[in-house]
Amino acid sequence: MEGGADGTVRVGGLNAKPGRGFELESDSAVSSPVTRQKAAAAKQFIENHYKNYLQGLHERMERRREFQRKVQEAQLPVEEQDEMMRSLARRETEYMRLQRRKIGIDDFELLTVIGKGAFGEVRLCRLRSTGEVYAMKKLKKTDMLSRGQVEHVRSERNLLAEVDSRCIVKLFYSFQDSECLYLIMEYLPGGDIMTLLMREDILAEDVARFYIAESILAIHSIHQHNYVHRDIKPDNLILDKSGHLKLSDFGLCKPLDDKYSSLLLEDEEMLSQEAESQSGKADSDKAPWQMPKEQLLQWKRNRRALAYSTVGTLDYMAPEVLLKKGYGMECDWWSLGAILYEMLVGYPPFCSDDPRITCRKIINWRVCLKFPEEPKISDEARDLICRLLCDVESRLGTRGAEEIKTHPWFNGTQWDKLYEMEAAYRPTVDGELDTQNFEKFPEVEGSASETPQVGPWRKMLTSKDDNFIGFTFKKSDITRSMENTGTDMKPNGSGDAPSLISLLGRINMEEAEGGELNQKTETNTKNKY
Ligand SMILES: Nc1ncnc2c1ncn2[C@@H]1O[C@H](COP(=O)(O)OP(=O)(O)OP(=O)(O)O)[C@@H](O)[C@H]1O
Repeated sequence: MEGGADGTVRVGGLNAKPGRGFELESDSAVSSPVTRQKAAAAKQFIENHYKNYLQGLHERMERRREFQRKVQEAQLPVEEQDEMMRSLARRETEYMRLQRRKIGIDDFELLTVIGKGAFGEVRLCRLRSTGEVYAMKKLKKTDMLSRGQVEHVRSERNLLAEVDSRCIVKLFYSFQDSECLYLIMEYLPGGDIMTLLMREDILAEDVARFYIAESILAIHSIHQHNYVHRDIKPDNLILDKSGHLKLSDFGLCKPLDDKYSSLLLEDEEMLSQEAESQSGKADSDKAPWQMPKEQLLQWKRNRRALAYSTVGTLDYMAPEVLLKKGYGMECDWWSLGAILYEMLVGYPPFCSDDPRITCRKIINWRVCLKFPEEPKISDEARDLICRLLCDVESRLGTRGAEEIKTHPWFNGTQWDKLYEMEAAYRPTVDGELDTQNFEKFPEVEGSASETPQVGPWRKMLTSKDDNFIGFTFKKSDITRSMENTGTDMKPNGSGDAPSLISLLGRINMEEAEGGELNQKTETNTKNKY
């Protein structure tokens, strides 16, 4: 460590200036990209550490003051008041101890598999220390590396850690061992919209409006953080226990799979010509309901398998994404248009049992987007679909989400109250471990107890891990603001003392692991590398 005349303190590749946090030295002074990455992660870590430390201190003092006030208001005997204050102090200490502890796969009991995706599985799990239930997404590092997904996984982790929105699935922890990356998210037991659509076939317009409206809020919230999802599809729209929708799976949105890329490349010239002449091939401009029944059934059968495969479905991808023409946030609004169509018609607008034909249809959307006689859909719904499934320049949403929200199909939608309202449909959920709204997956022998092959994960930093520097994250959302806990303190008909005791109990529970977040909860994040 060296000191400078301007008060700068140098540690490795970092400069700390009084009052300005750490800054990285110029690129030339820091040799390799890996070193720069490590230095950037160290900078982030140190800054977060001190930010969290000061915030934690402030919160603890606030909590103490508020608690003291309430204890005094309750007019309990002095000894009891003292004992309660001591109890709070003990729990604060215990909480801080838990916060310092690093978390890893061994801290979780692995339960039912609830989802499979292109890169790994999602399963229910329970944090051993608290019994809290979460969804754990496990991703194989080798798959990520071999398929060039490192940036994508990083952006998923960053987005989840950064965006604290009720429309986005919450991330509590992320960590890694030598083989896998793990995202520990809130468990949404209502199932995904793909499963709902497979069960229901079509939705009433009011029901579809509810899901589409909540999806708009979710997509808008990630756009506000400058993220493009690019792979919005019914599988990524998941319902919580009250039936409200949250968006998941960020950044892992696959780029066109190599297989499809080559298919597209083979046909690229032809595709462009087709797009220009606006005439599809005879077999590729058939609308879903014009396809032979067997072909449609085949599509349905493939749909779920496709969701679990490394290939994924193209049905909801915007033409500019498929053509790799350069795309922006508008591509997510196209996907939403395709989902709305599927909700009302029963199939995505360009579906086919052959992915090449799906590609063609999407690129030739001008001739291929058609509406059946049955089921009937309202003129407003049809208009909205057409204004989402169209050229970027004329697509609603290109100039902001407000354009979509003010479309006549949404007349009467109370955008500000959506998440407080009763949901369009309340899923059946019997208990916190209930997985009835998910597909059943056969348990692969030994996978539930799979543990890292070598040594404790925390100590390992193999050369491969350089690729995943900065992945580890812990959300410490301890402090529901006293405003919230204060509601518990109000006389509840059974006297004040029990409420005080329940507050103590609550602090204990919440602090043990950083209980459920809500909008008012102050959060802070800790990055470790
Ligand atoms: N937090 C969660 N709560 C409940 N279920 C979830 C959660 N996250 C994911 N799932 C389930 O797991 C499925 C697969 O998850 P996800 O799409 O994130 O995986 P993936 O490997 O990224 O898939 P892909 O990239 O192919 O879309 C989802 O469709 C959903 O059914």
